[in-house]
Amino acid sequence: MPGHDIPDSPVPVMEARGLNVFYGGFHAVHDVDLTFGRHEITALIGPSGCGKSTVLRSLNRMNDLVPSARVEGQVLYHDQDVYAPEVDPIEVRRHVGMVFQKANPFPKSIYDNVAYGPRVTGMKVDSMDDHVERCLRGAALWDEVKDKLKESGYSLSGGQQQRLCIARAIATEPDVILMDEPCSALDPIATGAVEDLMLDLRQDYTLIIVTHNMQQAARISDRTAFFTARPDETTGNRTGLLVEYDRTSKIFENPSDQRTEDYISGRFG
Ligand SMILES: Nc1ncnc2c1ncn2[C@@H]1O[C@H](COP(=O)(O)OP(=O)(O)OP(=O)(O)O)[C@@H](O)[C@H]1O
Repeated sequence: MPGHDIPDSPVPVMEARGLNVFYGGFHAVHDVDLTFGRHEITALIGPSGCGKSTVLRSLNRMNDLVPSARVEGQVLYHDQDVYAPEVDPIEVRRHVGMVFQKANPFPKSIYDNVAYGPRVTGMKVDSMDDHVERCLRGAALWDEVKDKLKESGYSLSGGQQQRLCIARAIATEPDVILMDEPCSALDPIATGAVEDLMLDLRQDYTLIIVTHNMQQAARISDRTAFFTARPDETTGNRTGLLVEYDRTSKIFENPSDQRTEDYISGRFG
């Protein structure tokens, strides 16, 4: 288990309060309450279709890009509701960055992948060269790319591309980074590098990750939220709900809910 001291209750950076998400008439996620702690790694785990990615995407309004998606309840970022009418979703995503399952560098140079966000958001940096270097160092990629910054991001290996995406995510100086199965397309060595990076990033950022890999959740996360999907008796539609949220060690060693126990021990899901 990660040797990271965390307080009994998370110091809130983001909170979901009574979060419900619908796709058209389909109720995908039911009434989620979660507090994401400052400088902690929170893992969202559970069987396929239980709404982990939906919850994650609600946190920085990525679901706005899905026309049928509708959110009820609140998502607070430092006590501010990110869904309040006056809030600009682009601004939310600057503070709450995202890294996807499949590395998706822009068709640009390594340098420009990192410089892109600061440029388009008009961020003031003293020297873009220094900023790009700092972000690539922050993503543990600098030594591997410092002599080929003008080469395409596509010229990198899958694991390097994912670290480039992490460098790109931190370039706009977010304080929360959402990661949706960031290692699922990587081999064990690249996965190890990204996991080490996540543990380093925790010193400066709050991380929230969706993972199917329970060993990964156990290895790197401080707290774990376990979700399941409950079929509606009449329609048979499966709505995701939060079963249990606690310290990762508690969830994996002594969960309070039988459904968590069954999932962790491989009896279900
Ligand atoms: N864009 C969408 N339009 C309609 N339904 C969607 C959309 N995205 C997800 N859903 C549905 O919402 C439910 C939750 O999906 P979600 O991807 O959030 O679950 P998940 O727990 O992340 O699953 P997985 O582990 O398989 O990635 C599923 O029933 C899914 O089919």
